[in-house]
Amino acid sequence: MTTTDTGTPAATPSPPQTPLTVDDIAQWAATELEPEVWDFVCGGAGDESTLQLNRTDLANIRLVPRVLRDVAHPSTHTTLLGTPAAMPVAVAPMAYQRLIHPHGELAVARACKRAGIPFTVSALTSTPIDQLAATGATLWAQLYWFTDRARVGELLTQAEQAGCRAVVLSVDMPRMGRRLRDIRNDFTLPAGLASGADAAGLAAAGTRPGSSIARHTDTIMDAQLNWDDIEWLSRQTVLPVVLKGILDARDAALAAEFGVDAIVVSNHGGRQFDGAPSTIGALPAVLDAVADRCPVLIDSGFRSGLDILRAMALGAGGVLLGRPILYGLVGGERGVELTLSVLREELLDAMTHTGCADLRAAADLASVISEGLLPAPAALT
Ligand SMILES: Cc1cc2nc3c(=O)[nH]c(=O)nc-3n(C[C@H](O)[C@H](O)[C@H](O)COP(=O)(O)O)c2cc1C
Ligand SMILES: CC(C)CC(=O)C(=O)O
Repeated sequence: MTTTDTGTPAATPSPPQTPLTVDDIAQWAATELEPEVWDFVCGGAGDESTLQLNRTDLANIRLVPRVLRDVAHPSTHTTLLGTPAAMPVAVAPMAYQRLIHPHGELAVARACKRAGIPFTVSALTSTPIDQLAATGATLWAQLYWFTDRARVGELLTQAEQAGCRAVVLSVDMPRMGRRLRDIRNDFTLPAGLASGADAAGLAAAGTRPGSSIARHTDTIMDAQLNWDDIEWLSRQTVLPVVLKGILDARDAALAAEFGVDAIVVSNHGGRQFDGAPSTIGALPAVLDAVADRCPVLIDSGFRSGLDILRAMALGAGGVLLGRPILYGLVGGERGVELTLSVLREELLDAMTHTGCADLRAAADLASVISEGLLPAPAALT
């Protein structure tokens, strides 16, 4: 790891051979990162059953190819929260990206700008949002419901001043998930990633066994967050409000009734509640409940262009990418570009073979859960 580096390109590693898949990039990242940083990034909560289920449920979805549909020039372009995007993907909010590479969020934002996709800036970014805005990337700003409400207000002001196109409130962090790897590793963030009160809090939390990042996180999150606060938030900002971390169809229906501008079906990549369903499993009921009242995005477990097409076929409006971006980030901006180009190539391949000249056609694909070769449930066709 090169966290003390001042940012010269020479410090940025290159993959041993050209990676063909996100899994190849992940293997490379595993060799480059310190073991406890790797564990923090790739790990999940509890026995990691939700983390694994995200993957197996995606892999179990078959897409039935359509033929004779002129796929000579497939287009992956779409619109995400009202902004044109070159692919139906955005980068998910992820904290403290300078943990992975000295250029951190800046490298990711630049890669997003080049790839033409939005970047969601974490409420716990290790790079100030105005610096990220200077890259020209489309930015969405993520919020956590901090007990220090003034900080939420500051984040909103900064987001608006930085030209962000949306605020994404993550609603699945009443406390940090029990991430056993971090607890066993006595995981502590290196100094210099956080600023202000956060830096002080992290330093104070870092002196005892267990996960100091979890200890600190639990002191700053307000578990009293409820629907009244969503109304407050909508009144505080002119930006579209997105709720991230919805899994239950009833919550999705409530979100639509409250007039939120989009939801993200997410289990936080299996990092919060181990025991939650996979997001791809939760998606059909959520879509039914929302009934087109707002876009429904999804994340957690997406590792290939085929996975992205699976979500689009089931009716998602787009996919947020988490860990694949951080795996690429070990190689700085170029590494993130590599991840995005692998995913784009795979998406084009999957679209071509399934007869999708564009993403509207993807929504018409028949999807089948392959296990046991049962007929597709009505909700999935
Ligand atoms: C290292 C790491 C840090 C994360 N930090 C945040 C965060 O600050 N805010 C947030 O809402 N979600 C955070 N997430 C969750 C992601 O936004 C996203 O929901 C999840 O990573 C998607 O799953 P995937 O990694 O399998 O793609 C983080 C995830 C990782 C791996
Ligand atoms: C520091 C954490 C709160 C960031 C996060 O959301 C995560 O690690 O999943």
